[in-house]
Amino acid sequence: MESAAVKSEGLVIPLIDFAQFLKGNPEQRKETANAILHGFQTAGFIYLKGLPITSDYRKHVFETSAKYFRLPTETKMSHCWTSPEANRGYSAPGREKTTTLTDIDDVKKLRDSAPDLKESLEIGREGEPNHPNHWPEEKGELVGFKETMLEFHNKCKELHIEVMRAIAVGLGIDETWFDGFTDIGDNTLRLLHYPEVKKDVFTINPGQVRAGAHSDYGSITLLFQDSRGGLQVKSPTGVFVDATPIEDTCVVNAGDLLARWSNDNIKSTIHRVVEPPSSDSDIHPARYSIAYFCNPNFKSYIEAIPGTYTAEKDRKYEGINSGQYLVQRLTATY
Ligand SMILES: O=C(O)CCC(=O)C(=O)O
Ligand SMILES: [Fe+2]
Repeated sequence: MESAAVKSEGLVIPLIDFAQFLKGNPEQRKETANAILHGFQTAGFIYLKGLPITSDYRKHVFETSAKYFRLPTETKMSHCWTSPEANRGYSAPGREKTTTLTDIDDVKKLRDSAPDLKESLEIGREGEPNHPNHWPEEKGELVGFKETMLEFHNKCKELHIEVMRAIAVGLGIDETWFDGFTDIGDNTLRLLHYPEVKKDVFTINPGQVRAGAHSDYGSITLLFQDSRGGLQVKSPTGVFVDATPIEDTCVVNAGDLLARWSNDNIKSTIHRVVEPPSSDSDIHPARYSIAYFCNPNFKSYIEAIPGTYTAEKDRKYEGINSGQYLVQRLTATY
């Protein structure tokens, strides 16, 4: 039931049939949960297939995203990203620099020399009274945009709940242990567009990438990519390895807060987006992806999950508030 989606340089990313967890018998559920946890403990990344998201539905969401990015720049700038606390709205190319650096001045220098070649729209939990979403006006091609994205947000929220249940089963704690951390859905749906780009952009500036090397911040990220390629994951030998797109799968990676929460039992692995494997033309076509960044409820206090340490002295980290942690991390990259 399990095979490797990626196997290179000591990095093995398993491809796991999630239907075996969602609909399987108790043994299949346990076996699948173990494979998921093992993937997060070793690679920090897994590929899931057998998801309750059909291929037609996924195509519809990607098409709706592409329509959004076709809007004129001024229109997109009218609902732009404003603050780490809100973390909602449009970011133009060059706005965010994903990086492993945390010093604000260092990030600025890097952004100026090699800005990320991407634009994005962040959609947070709808109905958060202090931070309304920044929706584009619904007219022309964009009629139905909000409904599509909110429905997708919700489906991904359910998937987050189920993946965390699988992790709980893998860890041998109560299956519902994380439910009180995932029920609010303080998650961010990020539509990403990497515009087409001339190949020589990457040769003229060897530091140029589509999205810089970074780890994600929250619990897990559900990443839906198109068929272009370019996503790479850092292997134990330090080499970036292609995480090649596989149709109808979702790449799931653990974030820094889950690594911390699990007392480093689970890994949050560095990844980036570079130019896709070579094609004949001198232009790399556009790439679209959709990342759903999951977080424990912003109000929750995050301290080592039971079973991830034996004695008190083995706890590596202080407890921390989930929402504050995220704001701290976002402040460094925008
Ligand atoms: O576009 C992708 O495939 C990856 C994006 C990503 O890693 C991120 O936005 O955190
Ligand atoms: Fe990422």
